Amino acid sequence: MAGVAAIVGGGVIGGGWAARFLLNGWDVRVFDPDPEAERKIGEVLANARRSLPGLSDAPLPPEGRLSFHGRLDEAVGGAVWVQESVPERLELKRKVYGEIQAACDPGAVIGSSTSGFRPSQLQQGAARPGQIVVTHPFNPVYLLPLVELVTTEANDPEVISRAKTALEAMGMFPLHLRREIEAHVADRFLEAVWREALWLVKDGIATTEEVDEAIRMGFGIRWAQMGLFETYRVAGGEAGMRHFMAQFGPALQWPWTRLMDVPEFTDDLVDMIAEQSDAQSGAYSIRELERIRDDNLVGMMRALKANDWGAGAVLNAQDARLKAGTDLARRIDEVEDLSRPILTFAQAVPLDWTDYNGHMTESRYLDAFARATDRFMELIGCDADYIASGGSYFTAESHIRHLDEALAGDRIAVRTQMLLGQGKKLHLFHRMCRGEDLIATGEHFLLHVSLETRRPCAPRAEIEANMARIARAQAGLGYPEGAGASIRAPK
Ligand SMILES: NC(=O)C1=CN([C@@H]2O[C@H](COP(=O)(O)OP(=O)(O)OC[C@H]3O[C@@H](n4cnc5c(N)ncnc54)[C@H](O)[C@@H]3O)[C@@H](O)[C@H]2O)C=CC1
Ligand SMILES: C[N+](C)(C)CC(=O)CC(=O)[O-]
Repeated sequence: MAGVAAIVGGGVIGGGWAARFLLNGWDVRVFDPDPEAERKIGEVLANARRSLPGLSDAPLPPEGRLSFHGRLDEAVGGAVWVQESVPERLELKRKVYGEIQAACDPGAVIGSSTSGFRPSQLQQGAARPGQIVVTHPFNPVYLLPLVELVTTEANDPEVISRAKTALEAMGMFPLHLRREIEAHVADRFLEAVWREALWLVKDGIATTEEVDEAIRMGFGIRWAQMGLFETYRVAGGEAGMRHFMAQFGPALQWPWTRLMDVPEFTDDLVDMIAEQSDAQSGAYSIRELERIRDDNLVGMMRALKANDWGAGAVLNAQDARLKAGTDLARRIDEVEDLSRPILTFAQAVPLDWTDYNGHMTESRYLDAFARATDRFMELIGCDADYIASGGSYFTAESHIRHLDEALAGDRIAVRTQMLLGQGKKLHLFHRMCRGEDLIATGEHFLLHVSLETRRPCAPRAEIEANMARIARAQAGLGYPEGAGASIRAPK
């Protein structure tokens, strides 16, 4: 459901939103009076391009167009979504809504990134309060799925439903709060943890680095996959949640936390924290830290995808939506033109497919070609049901040629020509392209086998028939350059 999104305020969060919309096919118009906004968003976008597209095992839609506007009305006019991410000051936000509503479409969704204001506070005094909702994202907005969607009675259910649909279509997870509250849900935890951490540093119990180790070596990883309650349920052992509460409930009354007691931000405290933070992380620039963060997040989220769990399940649901909208066929009858090499693989290069040379590592070429082969097998009828019934293909020989590099985020596609498909023999030639550029070829010889005897045997008649159909259709393609080659001795 991509359209035009206007980004009002293009700082840390507005820049992240711009990347999320753009990479999901929306045209994005930015309004931000900061003369540096274009440079900053360009840098955020470069990081997003190398990390987001490869999170998906299906191709994202083509990137939208990005434009910068010197006037707010120019940016928001005709937009179907306006995302406000100006600094966290209520009067400023209300003034900006006045300007937005004077120029935007009355049907557009106006989402606010506010970390703490309730939507009713933002709607107060607005020309059309029902148009404004809170859509509170998490940094980096282009990678993390959570968006807290906070609404009021003034919001039409149709506006809420449109907001949810648009966010989901961009791979996000809108958590619609039951009712409004300052700082929504997630930031209430973050504030408590932040307050506690400040005391620990101020009182000399731990340095900024030690606080971070206490999180990232333990419960931080645990929270990323099960959250709080499910984690504690497991921690209760076989007796579960009730036992956990009986055992650790009393500790809540003990002085384990400073809660609302906030340390005063004296110059000494600010200096101490800033100096410790410099010593801990000052060797890296912010952009370098962002890339380290993104690499780690992508690795963790792809692991969650493999388990179809938590944030990984959200990503898999988006992949399924994306795949439904692509021209990757699952059945031979769905292939648009059988006489041309068949599209068998399409996605962007994930960050964790790259290596110390800064490009897609060699084992991933085989991975991509193997997936293309799997898709081809499915097309001729060797699908999961067929394999469960005892027949499949084993690869007997492979030859990969690397012709050019692919970098993280590059969109690659594999098209497959069948060189031979007869009896138990299947000989495939895959071409991998980035756009129009041929970057690798993969040639594979497979044998149909019985999974019971583990010996070669003829496939079922329908597979033979499908292979014959492709052989007839592709007869005019000719023998591809590079096929049947071996590694030549250097001249
Ligand atoms: N930084 C964070 O971790 C998160 C921030 N938020 C929320 O996002 C909002 C923005 O925060 P950040 O991006 O961190 O701030 P920021 O300071 O990085 O960016 C704010 C941007 O707004 C621009 N701006 C100021 N007045 C403007 C106006 N009248 N019209 C258009 N643009 C204007 C500034 O030039 C600046 O580029 C806040 O409401 C904040 O609570 C939400 C989630 C996380
Ligand atoms: C610090 N913060 C309150 C602005 C944080 C957020 O609102 C969400 C986040 O990304 O942590």
